[in-house]
Amino acid sequence: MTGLAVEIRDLHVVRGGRRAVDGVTFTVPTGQVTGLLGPSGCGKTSLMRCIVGVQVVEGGTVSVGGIPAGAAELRDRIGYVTQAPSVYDDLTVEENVRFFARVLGVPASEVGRCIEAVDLADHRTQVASRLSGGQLSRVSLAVALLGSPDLLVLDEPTVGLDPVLRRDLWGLFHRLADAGTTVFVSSHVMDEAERCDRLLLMRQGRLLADAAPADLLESTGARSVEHAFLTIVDTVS
Ligand SMILES: Nc1ncnc2c1ncn2[C@@H]1O[C@H](COP(=O)(O)OP(=O)(O)OP(=O)(O)O)[C@@H](O)[C@H]1O
Repeated sequence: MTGLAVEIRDLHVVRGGRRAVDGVTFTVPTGQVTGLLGPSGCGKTSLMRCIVGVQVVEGGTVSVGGIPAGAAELRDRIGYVTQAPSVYDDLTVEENVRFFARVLGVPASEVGRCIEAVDLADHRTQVASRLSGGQLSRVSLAVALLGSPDLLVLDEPTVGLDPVLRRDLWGLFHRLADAGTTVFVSSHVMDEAERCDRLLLMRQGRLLADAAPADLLESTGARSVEHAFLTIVDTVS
């Protein structure tokens, strides 16, 4: 794994007549877990869609590993997990992952590793329609891990998970980052922020902060990232 850095310059996205992303500039380094945090509707998904190249961009540039986002050569180097799990209801966990492995041309020997990585080995033979929401999103994550992508873009992967699973998944994100993968994770839960190496705080389509969690706390004098967020909002408004 080599990791793919993301570079975004003055990005503008309009969705449904609204400025979903409003002049955002930042980079996502390789080998780290970068968190994109902000309230519901602030533009996180729109921004992630730009990185994977499925969003019409109004202005600005997005490059991944120095290549314009959306280029065909990036396709099998990026794993993307959306908020809506893309899983076949009538197939088991293993059948789902096996199916996508075939589609992606990934060896079948990878299937078990990816299922284990998301802690679903005990549910391997369970039909997807009988899985919980959190389990379903982990099947999508297992699919995204197939082929060991250099960049993982994960849109709120821990929604609905219990604290133990959340902790385990964050552990997995860090192990992947340590192995060189660029991990870009969104969340609207501020207490997850402290688990990131680096934080991007977003509100109403704009970037409010780009810093390591400890630096953010120090510069705002806040006790938690949630307080830091509120402090910054009060300062800019
Ligand atoms: N399919 C769509 N059509 C039109 N407008 C949309 C669409 N999806 C999102 N928007 C608008 O774009 C803006 C940003 O939404 P986006 O989904 O990027 O936010 P988000 O931070 O990911 O929210 P959440 O945490 O709730 O998923 C919102 O104002 C939303 O109303």
